[in-house]
Amino acid sequence: MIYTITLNPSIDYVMEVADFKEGSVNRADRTMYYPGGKGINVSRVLKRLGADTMALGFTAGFTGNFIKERLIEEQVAVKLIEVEGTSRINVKLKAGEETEINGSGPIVDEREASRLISQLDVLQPTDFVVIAGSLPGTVPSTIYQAIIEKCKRHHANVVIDTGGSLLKELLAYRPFLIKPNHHELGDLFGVSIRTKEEVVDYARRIHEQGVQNIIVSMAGEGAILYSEAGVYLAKAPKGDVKNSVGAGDSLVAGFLAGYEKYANIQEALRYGIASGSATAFSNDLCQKQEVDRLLNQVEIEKI
Ligand SMILES: Nc1ncnc2c1ncn2[C@@H]1O[C@H](COP(=O)(O)OP(=O)(O)O)[C@@H](O)[C@H]1O
Ligand SMILES: O=P(O)(O)OC[C@H]1O[C@](O)(COP(=O)(O)O)[C@@H](O)[C@@H]1O
Repeated sequence: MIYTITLNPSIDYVMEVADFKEGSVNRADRTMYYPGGKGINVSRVLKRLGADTMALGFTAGFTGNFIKERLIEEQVAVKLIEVEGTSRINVKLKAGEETEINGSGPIVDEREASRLISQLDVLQPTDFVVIAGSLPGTVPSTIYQAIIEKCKRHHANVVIDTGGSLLKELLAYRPFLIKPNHHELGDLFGVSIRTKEEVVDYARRIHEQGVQNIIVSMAGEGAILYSEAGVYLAKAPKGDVKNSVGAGDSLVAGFLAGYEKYANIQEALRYGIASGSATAFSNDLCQKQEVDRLLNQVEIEKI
């Protein structure tokens, strides 16, 4: 089973505005709502790819109800804990470039945080736990440590998809997988990363700290996987890009679904890249048919 934990789910409110003018009244040409947040995206894609998944996390208020309802409609298994306040609405403005404004999120108290950690008592050594996204402002960052310690006690595999200082603090737990993009990788070292050689060099340093697999995503350039089995460059397929929100989450989902299916890191990477790109070429997250269509367009080389 692949569990995902989204402490701060969202409604992703996508607004397409052809001719956006800052400081004026703008009218959207098209608006769309999706249940979002990194772990929730991972679970939605896993379900579409036919993998067993369960979404955990906190939801609140009318926005939380929307998130739950949509997940249930999509037959994604959920055990979301209801908390006080309102789940956030993250605005994704598509006006030529993509601009994102992510909200702060509801109030989570210690009792609710402990409830979530207790849900992990069922973990088995074959399970994966994807810990993804930012924390609601009211939650201490130590909750991630507590979650990882519980996973470790049950010998479950930990996947971390978050950025900033939080990611830096969590590397010491030697997770199974992290997936920074090349900007987030640079942030870990206080540098800007511009070349693939630099990606490999900084990924190696993280691998030396004990992280088993590091996938550094590079949007349309694909991704580099640094792992015990080798270092691989996967080139992304070309296509008509409609939406890059959730592309990173789809890469994580595809990689894990592929890893469970093929038990082979290179095939898992192929499945991950096809899933990330299929999302980039869709309005919402990818569907399996598009992922399957792109699989043989992913070029992988050992470097
Ligand atoms: N413009 C694009 N063309 C093709 N594939 C893309 C594009 N943008 C993203 N992807 C796919 O999605 C994956 C993750 O994208 P990226 O933008 O790096 O992640 P994040 O959303 O975490 O920043 C890439 O490795 C690639 O497979
Ligand atoms: O928790 P954070 O870091 O604010 O990110 C939340 C946002 O990230 C997303 O999960 C998309 O993430 P990616 O584009 O990195 O895959 C959105 O659905 C959501 O609005």
